[in-house]
Amino acid sequence: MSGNPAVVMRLVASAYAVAEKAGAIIRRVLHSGELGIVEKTGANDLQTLADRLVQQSICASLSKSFPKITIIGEEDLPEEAVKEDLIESSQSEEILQKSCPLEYSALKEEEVRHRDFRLVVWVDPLDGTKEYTEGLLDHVTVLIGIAYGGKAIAGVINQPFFNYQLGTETADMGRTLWGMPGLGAFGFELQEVPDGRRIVTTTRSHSNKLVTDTVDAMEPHDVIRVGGAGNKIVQLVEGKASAYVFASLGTKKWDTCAPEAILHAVGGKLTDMHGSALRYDANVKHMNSAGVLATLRNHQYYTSKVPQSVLQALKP
Ligand SMILES: Nc1ncnc2c1ncn2[C@@H]1O[C@H](COP(=O)(O)O)[C@@H](O)[C@H]1OP(=O)(O)O
Ligand SMILES: [Mg+2]
Ligand SMILES: [Mg+2]
Ligand SMILES: [Mg+2]
Repeated sequence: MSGNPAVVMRLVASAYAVAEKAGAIIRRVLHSGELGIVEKTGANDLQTLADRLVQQSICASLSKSFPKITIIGEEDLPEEAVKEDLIESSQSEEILQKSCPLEYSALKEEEVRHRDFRLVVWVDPLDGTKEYTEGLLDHVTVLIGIAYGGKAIAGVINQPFFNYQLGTETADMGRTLWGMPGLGAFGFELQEVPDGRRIVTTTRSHSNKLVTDTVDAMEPHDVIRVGGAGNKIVQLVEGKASAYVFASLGTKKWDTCAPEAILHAVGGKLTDMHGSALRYDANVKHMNSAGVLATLRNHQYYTSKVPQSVLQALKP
């Protein structure tokens, strides 16, 4: 299979390699002590030097290898030449060796038949920026989601500070998870919350009354408040939480594309609060205005508990 891998597998293999580089950049900026924090819309909407460098690294690296692909990143950056040392050209050999799910094996870099049918890469260079600036390092992820025909078809998540409590910078610091519905999910061990227990994970820095009312309506046995959309999906697939509930606008397509692909790859589900699928076409509105509801199992239970008032307040 490695002789001539499908475009989408080469793209995922490149995304994996550049996500690992991204993790190294995020650690390096932290250790430099100069975070270069800028407020975007307010104190809970920040950008750091790491967000900027990583977005440059991911977007420039992928567009160098795949010049025709549409890449959409979170940060608005001035057009400028990207330093050579930010470019990653390698690909994950392990991913190149995998067989591409049949339905995606003929995808081209640029689909000419119909402009809605093209590959789109959604990039969140640093998810959990607020937490990064506060030293809550294990909340931070790098998210690279790949969409086709409006659906999330592959996702890569790097956790730059996985295992950081172990101490010094070692080869064990950080890890990368990836997945593709129809192929599987890799880089972690799938675990589930014990049957019958409802553990809800939700925002710690972007809460409001709709968010807390909805969490309460789920009748959880326990509630976890952590930063990052990527981080919360990792909790779902590692048996730390049963549902990610965020009944508010605030997350955008780059926050959910990669997480959704990995969650779907293991049989989970990510929708808005109405239970409707999110779309990831290149021209879609960025904001997830109707919130995010993600589960590994029993999605129906959680959608059925969303209060009517919340459904009315959150329109797609
Ligand atoms: N009100 C908001 N303003 C800006 N970003 C938000 C907002 N709400 C959510 N996000 C983004 O969605 C992620 C998940 O939300 P939360 O951490 O509150 O659960 C955040 O880490 C942030 O991504 P980012 O850190 O990439 O800007
Ligand atoms: Mg942000
Ligand atoms: Mg984000
Ligand atoms: Mg971000």
